[in-house]
Amino acid sequence: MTLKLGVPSKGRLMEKTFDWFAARGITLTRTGSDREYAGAVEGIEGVALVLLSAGEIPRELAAGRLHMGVTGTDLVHERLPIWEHQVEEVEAMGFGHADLVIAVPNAWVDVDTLGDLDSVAAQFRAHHGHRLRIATKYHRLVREALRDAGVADYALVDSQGATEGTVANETAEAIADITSSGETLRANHLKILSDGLILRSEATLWRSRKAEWGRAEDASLATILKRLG
Ligand SMILES: Nc1ncnc2c1ncn2[C@@H]1O[C@H](COP(=O)(O)OP(=O)(O)OP(=O)(O)O)[C@@H](O)[C@H]1O
Ligand SMILES: O=P(O)(O)OC[C@H]1O[C@H](OP(=O)(O)OP(=O)(O)O)[C@H](O)[C@@H]1O
Repeated sequence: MTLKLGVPSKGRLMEKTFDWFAARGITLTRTGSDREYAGAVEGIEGVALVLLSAGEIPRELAAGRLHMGVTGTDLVHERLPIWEHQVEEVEAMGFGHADLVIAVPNAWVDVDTLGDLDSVAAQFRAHHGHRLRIATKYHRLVREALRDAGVADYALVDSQGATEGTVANETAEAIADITSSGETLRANHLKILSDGLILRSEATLWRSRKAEWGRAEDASLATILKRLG
C-alpha cells in the first residue's frame, strides 16, 4: 500500500509546497502536460502524490482517502466541524499566511468593533427592512465568531470569490474574508474591525485520523517525520 499525499494542484500554495518538501529531500513534481493533474514523488519510498484543490483536501483527509495533505488552517477549520477528531496537525509550514477578518466600509466612521456592527445591524434592519448582509465563503467560522460576539441581526451572503467587491456592487454591506497583504481590502475601501480577527491561517501539513494506516504507510510517515527534524 502507498501513503497518499494531497497537495494543492495550482497557484502559490502548490509551488511553495513543492519547495518546502524539496528542502526536506522529497521531490514532488507535476508530470504530463500543463493541464494534467498527475504527479510523482522522488526521494522517499511508498508515497503517491495526489494533486487537488486546496478546498477539497480537508474533506478527502476526513474521508480517509488521503493519508496526509497540505492546506490552510482556515479551510480545515471551516470545512471540518470536528477537525481535531478527523485530522492531526503535523507541521505548520511557514507560508500561506492569511487572516480571516470581518471588514466594513471605510466610510462607516462610527463602526470600529463588533459591538458597533451589532448596533448598526439593528438600525439597518429598521431602516431597510432586511438584515445587514455579510458576504463570505467561511460560513461556519463567521457564524461562530458572530455568535460569540453577540451579533445576531445579520444575514450571510455566499461569495466564493472577489468577496471584497460585493460591497461596491451592493450585494453586501460588510465582508468576512482572508487578507494577507491588505491590498485587496484597501483597494475596495474596506477596514478591518478592531476585534474582527476570526482566525490566523497558515499552510499546514495534516495527517488523517480516518485513513487506514497499515505498516507500509506508517513506515513512510516515520520517514517523513524524520525529514522534518
Ligand atoms: N492572498 C493570500 N495570501 C496567502 N494565502 C492565501 C491568500 N489567499 C488564499 N490563501 C490561502 O490559500 C489557501 C487556498 O485558498 P483558496 O481558497 O484561494 O484556494 P484555491 O486555490 O482558490 O482553491 P480552489 O481550487 O478550490 O478554488 C487557503 O488556505 C488560504 O488561506
Ligand atoms: O490581502 P491580499 O494580499 O490582497 O490578499 C487577499 C485576497 O487574496 C484572496 O483572493 P484570491 O486571490 O485567492 O482570489 P479570490 O477573490 O478569487 O478568492 C482573498 O480572498 C483576498 O481577496
